[in-house]
Amino acid sequence: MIRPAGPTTLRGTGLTRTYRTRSGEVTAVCGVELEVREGEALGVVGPSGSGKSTLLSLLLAVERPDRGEVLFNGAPLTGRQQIRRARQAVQYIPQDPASSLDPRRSVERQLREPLRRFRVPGDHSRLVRDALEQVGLGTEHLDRRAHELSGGQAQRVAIARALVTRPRILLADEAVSGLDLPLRNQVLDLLQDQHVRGGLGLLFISHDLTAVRSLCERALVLDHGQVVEEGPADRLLESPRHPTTRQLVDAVPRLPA
Ligand SMILES: Nc1ncnc2c1ncn2[C@@H]1O[C@H](COP(=O)(O)OP(=O)(O)OP(=O)(O)O)[C@@H](O)[C@H]1O
Repeated sequence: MIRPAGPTTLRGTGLTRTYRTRSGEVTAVCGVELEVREGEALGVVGPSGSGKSTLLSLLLAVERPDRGEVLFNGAPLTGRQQIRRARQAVQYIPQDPASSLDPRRSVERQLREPLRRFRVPGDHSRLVRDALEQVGLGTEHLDRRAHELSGGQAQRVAIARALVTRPRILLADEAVSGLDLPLRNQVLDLLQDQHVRGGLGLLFISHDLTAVRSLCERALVLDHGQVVEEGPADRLLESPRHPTTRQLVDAVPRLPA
């Protein structure tokens, strides 16, 4: 990959996306401004239906905005070549990553696939082994198929698949929701390690404000497609200003004293 002179950036400006439904129109995302940079971690929180997944689809160029644009390293994210370049540098961990694995294919084949698709130069066997090691799995897992992995191992393989092309920015959609506490903490530690030691940029989408705080320096709160509050993640959790942020904070489970 030809590296840009500065840090890799992904920016959304004035992003708006409206869906037509049988009962009318739904503006899922409305005028959203955000930027994710290599080395920085940005959290996006919001209640169900607030537009988080739609925002992600726009940033990944899976969907096109009705208004506004996505800029990858300052250039509009349109056209096949630019999208291909962005997809290698900006990878994605889907909601429920474990079930996104192909049950018929070995771990090795699943990790090689993005390398082939994005025509990543270099020794693919080595890149695959490195990615597995980054998520704390040994080469004995290479021949296994998804059904031969534990839930936690499958989750790690899905994250390794996102890391194998050596992205500079990772977009994670509810990557720890639905996980039991030890596994949730393991995945958060893994992402934090990639962020802090590897300088990976993160866009971490979650309704779990404590997870956001543990990973992200900054966060923004979405409600009905709009950014209603943004700032340092600590500040949002400790002194929320907008009623939606307050509701999200009140929903954080508290440990008994
Ligand atoms: N393809 C679509 N067609 C019609 N409406 C849609 C479509 N995708 C999303 N929406 C609507 O847009 C709004 C935002 O949805 P979105 O999935 O982006 O929210 P979300 O914050 O990710 O929700 P959740 O946390 O429940 O996953 C919702 O009202 C949803 O019903």
